[in-house]
Amino acid sequence: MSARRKTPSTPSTPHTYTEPILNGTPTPSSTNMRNNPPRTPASALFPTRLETLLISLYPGTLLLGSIFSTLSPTTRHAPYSATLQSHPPDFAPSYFAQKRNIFNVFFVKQGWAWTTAALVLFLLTHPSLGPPMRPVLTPRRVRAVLRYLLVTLWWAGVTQWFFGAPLIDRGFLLTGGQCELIKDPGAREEMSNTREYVTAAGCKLVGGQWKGGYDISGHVFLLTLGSALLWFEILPAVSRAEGLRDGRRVVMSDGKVRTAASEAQRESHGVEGEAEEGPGLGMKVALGVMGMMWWMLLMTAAFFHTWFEKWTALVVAFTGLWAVYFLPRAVPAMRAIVGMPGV
Ligand SMILES: CCCCCCCCCCCCCCCC(=O)SCCNC(=O)CCNC(=O)[C@H](O)C(C)(C)COP(=O)(O)O
Ligand SMILES: Nc1ncnc2c1ncn2[C@@H]1O[C@H](COP(=O)(O)O)[C@@H](OP(=O)(O)O)[C@H]1O
Repeated sequence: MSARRKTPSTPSTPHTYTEPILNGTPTPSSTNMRNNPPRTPASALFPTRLETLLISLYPGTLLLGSIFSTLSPTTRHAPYSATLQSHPPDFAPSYFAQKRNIFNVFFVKQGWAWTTAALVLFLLTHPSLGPPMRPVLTPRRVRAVLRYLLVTLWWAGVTQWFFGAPLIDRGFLLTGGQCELIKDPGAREEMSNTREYVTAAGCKLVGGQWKGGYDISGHVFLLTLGSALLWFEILPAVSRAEGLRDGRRVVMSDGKVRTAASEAQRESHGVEGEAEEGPGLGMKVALGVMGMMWWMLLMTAAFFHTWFEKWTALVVAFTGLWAVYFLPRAVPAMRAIVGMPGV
């Protein structure tokens, strides 16, 4: 994926948007076919080298945070509360180890709103998706919104609501956790009622302690899901601007494996126009949001939750991302609906 290639010098018409034909007759360039010999259909499901590098940033960050918390004497010696899933506030070894730190309250706790805003701005401003700053519904924008909505469903199901309690809370209850009402003596006497508080949010609202179960990290889940969604959406634009080859493979309806580039007919102005115009506001904001998310992921890795709770959250986030960003590469019918970024 990372092999650099001089972009072909096609005549360009600045700000003229032409939608490529999706699933139409492929027009593979001879260069692409030479550089990317067809492989087995399964190879369409593998990430490219650049994607592998990006994906490995996530386990790498969790590892870095764990190494830091093990090596730092202040963090290692600070008491840890499994119920709070953090160091008690009086013993927090850093500003970022406090739940009430401003980045947690205004950024992570509203993390899906930030992801949504960054994506919408990117979709509205980047010339590869449609006429910049004009709310025209081009097929590329519509498909990007569809992918976003699918990932949003996954975020909502895991953290907010899944026909009742969200999946994280259901997992917690299934593994023996419950809401212990410690602050209200009257309610404590009726412990059978405590089972009624089946969500972490509801439990905390009535002054209870959400205790005893296996609680995957909502922060690791959200920060991974949100930032990787933004990565996958903007990556084709970044690699085009950098003149990188698109090594993604797709299975065509006849079962043959081709490069994603062969499925996309480039927009008339796309390649050179984007490179000349630079990243643009939407991409800069998305990169800023992703940078913040990376930092907060590192802080969560260093100061919160157990090792296992963080790694499972990573797996749950990537399960949803894989279904939306990788599975369609091997399933033409799915790709015809949700498409692929940049195609
Ligand atoms: C031409 C361009 C067209 C663009 C069209 C755009 C279409 C947009 C569709 C709109 C869909 C609406 C979805 C809105 C989603 C939100 O933004 S919801 C509000 C924000 N809420 C959050 O961000 C909450 C995030 N927080 C959490 O998930 C949890 O708090 C946590 C971080 C997981 C942690 O949980 P705790 O247990 O509290 O620690
Ligand atoms: N990077 C971070 N900064 C501050 N607080 C964090 C954090 N990561 C996790 N937490 C806090 O740790 C608890 C468990 O988080 P999660 O399960 O979402 O990963 C949550 O506490 P509260 O629920 O009391 O706010 C959350 O706010």
